Amino acid sequence: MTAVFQVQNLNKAFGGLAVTQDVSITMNPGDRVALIGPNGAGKTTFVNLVTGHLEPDSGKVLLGGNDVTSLSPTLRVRQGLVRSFQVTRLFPDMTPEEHLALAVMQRTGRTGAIFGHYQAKPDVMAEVAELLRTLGLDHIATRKVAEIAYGQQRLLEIALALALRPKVLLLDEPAAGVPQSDTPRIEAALAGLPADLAVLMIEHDMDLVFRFARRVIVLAAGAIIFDGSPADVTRDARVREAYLGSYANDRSAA
Ligand SMILES: Nc1ncnc2c1ncn2[C@@H]1O[C@H](COP(=O)(O)OP(=O)(O)OP(=O)(O)O)[C@@H](O)[C@H]1O
Repeated sequence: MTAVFQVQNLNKAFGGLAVTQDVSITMNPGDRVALIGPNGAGKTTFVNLVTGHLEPDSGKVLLGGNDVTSLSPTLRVRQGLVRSFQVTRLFPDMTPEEHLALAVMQRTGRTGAIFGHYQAKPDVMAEVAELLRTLGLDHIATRKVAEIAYGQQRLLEIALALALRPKVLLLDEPAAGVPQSDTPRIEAALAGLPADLAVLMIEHDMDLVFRFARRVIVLAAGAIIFDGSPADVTRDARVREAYLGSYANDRSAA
């Protein structure tokens, strides 16, 4: 199988501070990977390097075997590398349905069409309905974003990313800021993501990480210190020392 996503020996330093150190990751279609690590480990920098928002000092990013290291963020999105949107980029007066219709029309090159007429386009509406269903947002499709719960706004971010038909989806802390009572909805939505999509999720909520991920990568001081199964990560001495100490002990005791 050709890897859908490869990062090869990526390096980045800010001044004298090496923030990404020889990071290599390979992902296949359908992978569910969590990237974890302490604050300041370099997770956000890594995502910015991968999406093209930052330029690496050395190393490569490949999508489906093609080197995209010198491509702009927009061209990488077109090749299937999509990062979830941020709540701060949603329009409070627009509905989830309108957001998604706009995203689908953008992807299919129909931004020239009058946006108000999207409801007349059955193919757009069918795709929007499917996305709303996948993320469990169908019941609030026509409410204004400002009126829906924060957890639902976060699900809309993921729906918007899916509207771009990614092959690789980068999720940046999908449960951050979501009340504990709503995290099952996020979990259910993540469980319903397309089976062949490769998903890399950055997340601090370890319960979510262990329910979602089939592979965990731990970053500490810019370098990968662990890449393996969720079962092994809590047993790894370096990971315990760098990050998971008390959580790992709790899990072993449970
Ligand atoms: N533009 C920049 N210029 C200088 N230093 C930076 C820059 N961006 C990040 N850093 C530094 O790089 C290191 C890694 O930061 P980064 O935000 O990537 O970590 P993180 O793992 O995402 O942390 P968190 O979990 O807190 O979001 C930190 O020491 C940070 O201060």
